[in-house]
Amino acid sequence: MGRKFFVGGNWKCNGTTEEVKKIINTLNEAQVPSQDVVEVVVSPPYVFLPTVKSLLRPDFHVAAQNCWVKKGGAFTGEVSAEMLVNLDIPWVIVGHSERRLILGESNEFVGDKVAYALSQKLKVIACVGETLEQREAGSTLEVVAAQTKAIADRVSNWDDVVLAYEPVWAIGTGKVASPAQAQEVHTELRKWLQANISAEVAASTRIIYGGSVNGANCKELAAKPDVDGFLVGGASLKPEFIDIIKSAEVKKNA
Ligand SMILES: O=C(CO)COP(=O)(O)O
Repeated sequence: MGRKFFVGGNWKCNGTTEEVKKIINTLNEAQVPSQDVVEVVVSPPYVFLPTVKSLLRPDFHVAAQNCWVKKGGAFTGEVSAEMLVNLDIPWVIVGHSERRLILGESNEFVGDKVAYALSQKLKVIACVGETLEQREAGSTLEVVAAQTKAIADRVSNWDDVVLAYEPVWAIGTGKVASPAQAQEVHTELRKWLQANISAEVAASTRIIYGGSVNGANCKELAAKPDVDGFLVGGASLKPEFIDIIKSAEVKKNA
């Protein structure tokens, strides 16, 4: 089964109204491969979601960067999955390492969030990844498997899940994983899905890479057979995001 290349832009906690409009203009004017070749999703901070949704070209989609773990209510400062659905936001990022590590979200909490978001018909970009300490201790595969298991324990339908492998040591550091390092973990994650869920889910689930992806390194990473796209941080705020979207062509010609 073909896995359509996926490029997500995670803007994190960045931007002013003016900057957001500038980024959208750049995206709207760009010549990129068609929707049959690449799925593009940009993820601004909550407050800019309506602006981005209304101004962004219709072939690109919008994601929130997080949502509450269950139905909304008395949870000060949170935004519920229902609200995202109400705004017609189709995607949400869940379990980013910045939330796991800085805000203390556990594997179980992330798994619950993924399950609730899916139950509300949101599509989910679920993030996993090891710290430098864990990599150096040789526990990378164990860590990402445990993170994936907490999601798999709570989710039965993987159609609307994209799995993002984002090694923490590569995020915002300029230290990109080598194509071989990314491929190794993606292969293992796919094997894990095959062994623990099904061959179909393993074959159809997109596993994307995140961590210091830029216009210069994206093609080499995209050429790896189990790299199905990217989740881009810093470079998604810059015009080079267009080059990253275009790296989908590498796959098409593979
Ligand atoms: O965390 C990331 C995307 O979610 C990656 O961030 P950078 O591309 O800035 O390293």
